[in-house]
Amino acid sequence: MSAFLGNYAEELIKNAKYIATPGKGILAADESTGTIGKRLSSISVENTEHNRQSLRELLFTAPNALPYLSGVILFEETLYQKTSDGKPFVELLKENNVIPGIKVDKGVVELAGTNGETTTQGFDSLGSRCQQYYKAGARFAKWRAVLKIGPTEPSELSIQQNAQGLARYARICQDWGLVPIVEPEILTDGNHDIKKCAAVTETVLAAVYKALNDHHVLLEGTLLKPNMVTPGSDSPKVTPEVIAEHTVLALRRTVPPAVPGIVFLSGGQSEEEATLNLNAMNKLDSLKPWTLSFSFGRALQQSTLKTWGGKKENVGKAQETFLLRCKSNSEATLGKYGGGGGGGLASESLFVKGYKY
Ligand SMILES: O=P(O)(O)OC[C@H]1O[C@](O)(COP(=O)(O)O)[C@@H](O)[C@@H]1O
Repeated sequence: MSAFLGNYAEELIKNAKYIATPGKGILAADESTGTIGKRLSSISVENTEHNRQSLRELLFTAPNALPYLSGVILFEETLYQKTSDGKPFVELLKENNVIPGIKVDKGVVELAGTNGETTTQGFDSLGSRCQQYYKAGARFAKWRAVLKIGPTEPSELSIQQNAQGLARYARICQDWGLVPIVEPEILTDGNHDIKKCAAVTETVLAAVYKALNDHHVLLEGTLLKPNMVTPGSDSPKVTPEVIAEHTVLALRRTVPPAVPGIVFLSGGQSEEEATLNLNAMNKLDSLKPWTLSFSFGRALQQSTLKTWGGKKENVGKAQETFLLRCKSNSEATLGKYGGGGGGGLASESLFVKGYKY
């Protein structure tokens, strides 16, 4: 291990452990300018810096919501933004014991020679960007690798390239004091059954943890952000209990107990589905050596976004909607969600076939 990691090891372990506090989770508000543009256009709001700031301010100032969060992932622009009263978002989050995080990847590109598989960009000046983000107050980072299930996918090439990329990113972050969230997302597109998703998830995670070891990553100072194990989007649905069993089994077989927390992505599930699935996992009577929590983007924000609709007069109502999602997911991290947070908008599917972020 390099000398640098020695400097940060304790801090990395402390921050990763804090983010994985049971009862708390992560708000993924790190949509890149293109992705947030799609979300805003769904409510007929223009993709301007002012409107992006307004949405993020609505989320970060929602009364009573922050105690349910241990971290918020920001996009670079948001890391330097302020509330309309002039308080830096980073300060606001820190005062409320929420750790600011930063997306450091630069999106995916096609892996040439494959059938539409991808690899993630963002290594150029990654070390110096991490230093700047640390100075600006970020203490964790996120990098998303994307894999797909198909007749011959994920290919060995894509599994290896994405695992190596995640591990190299993770080690660079740790050298500069940022806890890396390792996100190998396997998309739900397809007509495969849950067993296929379980098998692919195991293979991908096994490759990721081998690569993390090869790159000398301190696992205690990392978090994993995986997909839940579900049937493909064109297959019949199964219950949260079945999803929970398959997901926890795949994780037990591949994720070392040294990892403090596993924070799921929502991947196009409806808000209510994502919460019920997380709750079922935490209710499962099985040894789970890590905290199982959330790092949802769409499944925390969708009904809030619709309730807001870009109108000042709807901010209060939208913040109440956001609070309900945060509280429901907090309960789900403890296996104590009783349902009922799923009326109307929260049950709408957010899945978009062939979704490009
Ligand atoms: O393409 P982008 O802008 O990086 O966004 C990808 C999004 O996917 C996530 O990793 C997971 O989001 P979901 O929970 O909506 O699936 C978010 O953190 C992020 O905003």
